[in-house]
Amino acid sequence: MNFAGTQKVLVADDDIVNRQVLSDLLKPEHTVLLAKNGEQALERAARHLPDLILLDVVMPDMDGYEVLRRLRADAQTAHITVIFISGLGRPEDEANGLKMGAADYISKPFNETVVMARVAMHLQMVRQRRMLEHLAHVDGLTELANRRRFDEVYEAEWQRSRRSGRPLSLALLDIDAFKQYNDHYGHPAGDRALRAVARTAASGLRRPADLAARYGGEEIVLLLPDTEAAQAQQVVSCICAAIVDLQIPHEASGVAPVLTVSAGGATLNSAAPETCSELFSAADTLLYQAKKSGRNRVEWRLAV
Ligand SMILES: Nc1nc2c(ncn2[C@@H]2O[C@H](COP(=O)(O)OP(=O)(O)OP(=O)(O)O)[C@@H](O)[C@H]2O)c(=O)[nH]1
Repeated sequence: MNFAGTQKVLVADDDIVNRQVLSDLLKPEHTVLLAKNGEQALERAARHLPDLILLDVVMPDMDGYEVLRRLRADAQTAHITVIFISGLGRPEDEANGLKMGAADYISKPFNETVVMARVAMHLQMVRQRRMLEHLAHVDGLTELANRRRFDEVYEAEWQRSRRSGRPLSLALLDIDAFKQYNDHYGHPAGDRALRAVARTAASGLRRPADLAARYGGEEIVLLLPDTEAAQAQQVVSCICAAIVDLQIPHEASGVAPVLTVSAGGATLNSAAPETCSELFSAADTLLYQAKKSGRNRVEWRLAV
């Protein structure tokens, strides 16, 4: 993941001169978006998810305080860093802005060098926060989501499925005879194979809400929200076939001359509701069955 790209700054100010001055200052280093009122600021923030918003406090119709309140109320924009930039220069105005959740407060008339320095510092903090979030959610070896991330997303998707009555499919995928692979080719080769399997699993998922995560060891979990059993089974079967197509030699496998995987999957349906862990156990049991009945296959529970 690249954290070094250009960052986006939204400037929201009703005064055209201020917008222009700030835009000219920031443009050489950042992508600048402009809004001339509160409504526009909210719309652009939701659409472009900027890294930072320079938000004027005193604007007609909707002031900066209200814009900040609405940004915080929407999960999508709640974490965007906001700096108030305001003609209200009393200490209590500044304290109030910070109390509301702004990261900083700059009084007008502003000094251009100070604005640039503060923007740079906050953007650096945004970058660092993103890196930490990435490290907390991504498995270092495979670059898939890690177990912690999976647990969060699974719980949220399970809740969503229960509320909406839409199906939720879950599959566990496990490399066959991976111990023998490591023993035969060595652990570094095992790591490379695991990365290749992970990449293939991730690229076999097409929808933005689908998730592939490393559940542990050589086990990958696939989450397919809003996907019926037959459709999910097909996606997972395609992934397993694509892994065989990698043609990674596995001379020590009793299953095939190349690396294979087994998978077990199940779908939550509203007719027979299950808990998160029941659905997971169902997929796990089917993975066990796939292993027992010869490996290199997908077992799916078509009906509860
Ligand atoms: N190279 C490598 N190996 C790993 C990693 N995580 C787990 N493994 C290995 O995966 C192997 C899993 O072994 P088992 O649970 O016996 O399963 P298996 O040999 O694949 O046999 P079946 O699953 O029954 O087909 C162990 O030897 C682990 O050391 C990893 O990150 N890198």
